Amino acid sequence: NCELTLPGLMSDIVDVGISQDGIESPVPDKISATDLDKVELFLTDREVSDVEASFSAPASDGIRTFTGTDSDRTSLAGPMSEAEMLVYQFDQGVPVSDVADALGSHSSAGSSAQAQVPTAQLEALFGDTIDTTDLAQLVQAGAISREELTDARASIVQSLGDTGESMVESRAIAYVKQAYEQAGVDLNEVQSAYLFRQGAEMLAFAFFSALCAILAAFNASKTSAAIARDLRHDLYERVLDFSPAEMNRFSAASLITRATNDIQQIQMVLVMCMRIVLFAPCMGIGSLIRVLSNPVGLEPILVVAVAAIAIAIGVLMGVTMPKFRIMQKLVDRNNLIAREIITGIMPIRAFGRQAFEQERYDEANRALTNTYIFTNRCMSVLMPVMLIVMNASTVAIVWFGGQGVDAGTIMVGDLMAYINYVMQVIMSFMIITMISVMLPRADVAAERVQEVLATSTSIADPAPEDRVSREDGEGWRGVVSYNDVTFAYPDADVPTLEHVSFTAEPGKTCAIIGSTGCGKSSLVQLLPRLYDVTEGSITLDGVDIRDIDLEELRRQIGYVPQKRMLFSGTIESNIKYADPAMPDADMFRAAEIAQATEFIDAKPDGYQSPIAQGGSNVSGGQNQRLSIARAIAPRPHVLVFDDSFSALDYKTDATLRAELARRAGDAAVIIVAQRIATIMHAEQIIVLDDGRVVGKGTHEELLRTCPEYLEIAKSQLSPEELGLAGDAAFEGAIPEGGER
Ligand SMILES: Nc1ncnc2c1ncn2[C@@H]1O[C@H](COP(=O)(O)OP(=O)(O)OP(=O)(O)O)[C@@H](O)[C@H]1O
Repeated sequence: NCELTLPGLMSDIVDVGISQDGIESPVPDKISATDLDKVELFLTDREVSDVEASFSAPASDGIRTFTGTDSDRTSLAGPMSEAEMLVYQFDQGVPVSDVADALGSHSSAGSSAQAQVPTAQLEALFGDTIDTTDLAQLVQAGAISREELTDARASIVQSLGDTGESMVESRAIAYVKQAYEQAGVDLNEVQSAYLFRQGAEMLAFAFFSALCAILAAFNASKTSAAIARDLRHDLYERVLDFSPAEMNRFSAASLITRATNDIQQIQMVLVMCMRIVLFAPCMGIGSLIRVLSNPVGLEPILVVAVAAIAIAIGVLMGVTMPKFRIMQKLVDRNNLIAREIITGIMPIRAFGRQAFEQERYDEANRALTNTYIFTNRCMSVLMPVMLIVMNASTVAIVWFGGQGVDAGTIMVGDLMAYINYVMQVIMSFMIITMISVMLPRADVAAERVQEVLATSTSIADPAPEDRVSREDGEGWRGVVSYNDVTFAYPDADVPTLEHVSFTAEPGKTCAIIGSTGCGKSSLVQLLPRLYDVTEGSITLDGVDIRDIDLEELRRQIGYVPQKRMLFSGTIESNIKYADPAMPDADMFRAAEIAQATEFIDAKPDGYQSPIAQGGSNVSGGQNQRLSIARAIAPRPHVLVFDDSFSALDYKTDATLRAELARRAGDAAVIIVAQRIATIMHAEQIIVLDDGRVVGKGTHEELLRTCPEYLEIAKSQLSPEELGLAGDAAFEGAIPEGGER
């Protein structure tokens, strides 16, 4: 409302402050008694008594002061301005014939014939023209009655037609100016006082509206930032629950784009909405009401301008909307390729594929850039079109409005205010439509974020009624049983594992071996429920793992994944990852079992040595040992090592396993390995081939019963090492001399 008031105030400053020398009302504050008497000549008896009641008695210098209220001033303004116009006119002298006509035209409408004053008689008395003093004499002499004069006033005003109001006002003000001079009022002071008052009011409104704008901006930024923060929080909360299936579905790059770029789009549009979209319609409607409430006959210009903008924006939206929709997908692709190149920088260099990768990224980058450039070019066309429409409307308003000013139907200040209001209407319309061009992109972003938020993980906690908890009661022992487990990856046509059954017992080691890609990792991933079995079941101490609370289940399992992953922090924070509050003794014990103490102690900061993101500042073997220590530290009942000894030398591998057997003896240990030497002493070895169990038993048993195992064994160890030297049944069956 402040903003909308400003053009009105500016119009007042021009019309009243400058054109009318700051004289606001035709009812003067001070007037000489003589001048007021002249005005009263043209007032009805009632109006005269109202005027008399509102002005003080003449002072010693003959000046009368307005003592009435604001409402008196308002009710007197109409009749007094008409009377003042006539006095002003008569003060200049009016041709006798005109006076006779005015009085005559009126008397024919019903007054007494005797009251008519012949022109000749008047000319004889006053010459060619009559002024106010002459008129007063005529009234005093009874030649003209006051009633005739007031009736004449009405018919004169009526005859002025459309231009009447502004003409009456300007003449009345001119008269009041004269009267002020007569009364000795300093006109400069009146004008300055008015200008200062209006100026101060304008300043106050401008200041208040600036304050509101600042507050609105502050509030909008704060609210939208808070909404974005909450969205990011919810998104990450959701993603942390995701199983690998959901992670694969979205891809890490896309999830990062969704959490950053997409949410940023939403935040940006929210700020716009709160600051502009809500504000623009109010301004637009407010300005429209002011334009329509003070029609000056220029409204068709507004209609044409708005229609032109609507057409321009309609065309633009049609062209850019589809591009905005694909923009986010291109951002995703860009991030995906960039991420792949950055994480794979080593092999890229090693294979000298920089040029190829550069080209691959450039291609994605070009596609995104071209879309940006296209949409931005389209949007940049909008601005000049808007400016042309706005300027053309201004020219049209000034052109046609100027004619109105010339004809006296429009005041200059009003025209200026009108231009301002029309600009506001056009601007509001423009802003709303421009925002609506941005909305599709934010809409796509919101959809993408919503897609993540609406995706619930396929690995869910059991229903409360099915839940089995033993942590606080008898405790878990760690007997793991796979019962006829079949598993297929989501969207895969054939199962990766089929009918797998075995049991791993506490205090014993169960090893899983098989060729590459036979499903070993898939098998152990089912235990901490990274995926759920497709058929069959896995039990822990006889309880289906799907009936155990996920957190409780995972607390019982120390899992060392095949893909090494340390977190940025220190060695201590990584080993204590499961429970930062665990005693140091547990950390030392875990590090000792994992054969990590030697290299940790060699570091100047020991356990406080920093670990870079992903463990990139430690060697592969050190990384693996820390990952093993991390799994052992919370003393789980089941330990799962997925190919976790591959980066260790034979000696460390053997010591580690011996230590594990000695000090973590009560846990069930499941080891996935490629090396026979790592697992040959296990109590039970499961041989997998193409997702099926093809052998189960000890090393010795399998050598005799399982050709697949024998093949792997012979490919890695010599018959002597395998204890088969001289065993005719095996010699020659399979080529000798496995590599180590
Ligand atoms: N996320 C996945 N989605 C679909 N198929 C997968 C997925 N991960 C693995 N596979 C497929 O499942 C099969 C078994 O993979 P798995 O990683 O379990 O083998 P592995 O025996 O552990 O191999 P390696 O010894 O080389 O680690 C492979 O053929 C692989 O292509």
